[in-house]
Amino acid sequence: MAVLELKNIRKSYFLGKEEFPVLKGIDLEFERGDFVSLLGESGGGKSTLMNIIGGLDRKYEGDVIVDGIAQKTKKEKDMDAYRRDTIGFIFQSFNLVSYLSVLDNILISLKMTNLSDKERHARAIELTKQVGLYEHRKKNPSQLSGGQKQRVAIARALASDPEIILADEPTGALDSQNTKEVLALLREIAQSGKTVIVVTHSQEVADYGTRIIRLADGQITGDERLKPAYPVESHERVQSKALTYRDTFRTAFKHFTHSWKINLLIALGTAIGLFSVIFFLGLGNGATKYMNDTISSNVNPNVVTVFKRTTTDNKLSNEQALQQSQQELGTSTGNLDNDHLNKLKNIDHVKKVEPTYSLSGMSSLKYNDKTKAGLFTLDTWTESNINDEYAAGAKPKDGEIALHTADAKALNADYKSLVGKTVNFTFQAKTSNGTAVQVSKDFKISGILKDPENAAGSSSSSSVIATYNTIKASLSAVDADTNATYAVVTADKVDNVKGVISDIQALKVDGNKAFVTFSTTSILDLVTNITNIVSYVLAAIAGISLIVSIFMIVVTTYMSVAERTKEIGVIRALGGRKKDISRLFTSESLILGVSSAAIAIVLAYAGQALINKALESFLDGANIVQISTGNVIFAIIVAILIALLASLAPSGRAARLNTIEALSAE
Ligand SMILES: Nc1ncnc2c1ncn2[C@@H]1O[C@H](COP(=O)(O)OP(=O)(O)OP(=O)(O)O)[C@@H](O)[C@H]1O
Repeated sequence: MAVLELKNIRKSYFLGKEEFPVLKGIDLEFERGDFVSLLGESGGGKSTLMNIIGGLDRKYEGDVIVDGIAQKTKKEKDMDAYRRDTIGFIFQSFNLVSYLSVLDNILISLKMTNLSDKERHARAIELTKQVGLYEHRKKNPSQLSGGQKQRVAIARALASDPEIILADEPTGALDSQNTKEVLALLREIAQSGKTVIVVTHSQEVADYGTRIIRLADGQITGDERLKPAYPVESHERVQSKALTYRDTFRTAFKHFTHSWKINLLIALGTAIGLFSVIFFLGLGNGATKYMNDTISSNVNPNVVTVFKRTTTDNKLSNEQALQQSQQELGTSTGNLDNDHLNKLKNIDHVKKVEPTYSLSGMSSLKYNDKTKAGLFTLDTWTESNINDEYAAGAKPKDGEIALHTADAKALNADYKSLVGKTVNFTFQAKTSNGTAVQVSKDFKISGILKDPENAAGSSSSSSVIATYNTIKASLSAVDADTNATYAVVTADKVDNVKGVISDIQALKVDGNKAFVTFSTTSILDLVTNITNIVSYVLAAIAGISLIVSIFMIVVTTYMSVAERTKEIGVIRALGGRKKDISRLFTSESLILGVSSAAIAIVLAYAGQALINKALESFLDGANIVQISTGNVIFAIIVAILIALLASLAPSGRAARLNTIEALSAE
């Protein structure tokens, strides 16, 4: 059976409405092992016929029947498979891919076979030997002579072991010596059982074959057999398969690294926008953490101060109710009794409930002959005092008090020496029915607290700190009200503080909400929100430069498509699908996008190190830029998304290119 049959092939080109018939009813049959020359004058329609046979042109009338199957009935993807499987193209102008070596040019076709990487390599080496180019296998096309280039093209056409080799003027650009060598190779191919169809103007070339078909003015004018077709020995053929994404990606990577200098510059330009986004997000993280740490180092973030809610209006917000409670602070109605304290202890995630006294009033401290009198507050030492700093001594134990530096100085110039000494402290308390009573007692001084920096020199009231037990015992001794002024509740973890607060605010006694709270969490939240907003706004402004990045990738990919038009034609002619072409350019954009993300990440970390170092002493060693893994992942995802977006139009255009036009691109 004939390997290829042409039945009444007709083809016209149209210029506007005007029809130019090029093929006017071609009927031919081709045998295996035949070396057929299609001889004719220029413009006779030889190339048009070759494109039809090769499956590059499907707009014709009549039938091309290959191995008994009419090509017209096939879908586009089957035509791609047909070109991979059955056809090997050899062009007059070689159409080698300039940035690939001899071996890699041959491998383009081998990538569309189901051979393993190792087998492909071995076959490519074998083919270089067959066409006499083994020594030149690592050269690029620009380092080869015309004859050598054509031999590479022959090896590439043979790589996927096709049944039919279509050679369009294969010797047109060669001198007579190279012509002979190429023709000898083509004859060997025919002798191996393949059908070789060569288009030529030259009688000398035609005489080399086994059969000459003359074509003039779109019609067969002669069909002459010079020799019988070569005998065909069956052999196991290489199986073809579609390009895998992995192989397409590798090709894209090769092209990217081929012009790495220019691509690096483009990636650098694209990276600027991404860098700014990562950097500002990192700055946001650092600033938030810095402010939170600064606030938390002055106050214990795990604690919540709880007051009795004195209003019976359940609708008032915590803040409104807090104002009212504070007005009744220290009165018997505002104090917390044991029932209240027990309720607080039963809340989930509450580690500790410390009943607290805060008694304000005219008081006096006496040491030897020195007295410090005035408005004093007697406060209870609680978990909220753990960050207090002492100039001398330590926090008070039961029976002891701690003084502030200013008060201690009033008693003794050498105030630190007061630690361990006994002073008399007289202060005011109230009985449960509101009558004032005076407490006067001796206490040992446990330590001298540093005065808060901002209060230095200010006329803030004096304060004394003692344990709850110390104050309670003093109050009991004079029958004063011993209910706590308020309570300090400590949560087990910072993360649970919010939950504890809402549980406390919701607790009811006799149908009324029983507590109001005050905590630093709300301040921390506010600070975090503000710094987050600022950093997001800055990152969004930086994000505008990403639009520039998108345009850079679009332009680069379009340039790459223009530069590689011929390569697109070659891949399509060898059986590459439209989607392989589009993947090729999408991959290249992706490589560019990911490279720029990598550059941006390196720059951002370098910027982070630089800025943190520069501001180290100013910020007490805190790192103001803190890029998180999340920021980095975000940048990589953004880079991938912009690369995909930017590659849409150019890769789509590349995939839609007409193969015949792409092959004839200059
Ligand atoms: N895309 C096209 N649009 C319009 N006319 C075309 C197109 N391609 C080819 N032709 C015309 O069809 C005719 C046949 O062209 P074809 O390239 O098949 O001839 P050929 O025999 O291969 O010539 P040559 O030996 O010079 O390559 C020519 O007149 C050419 O101008």
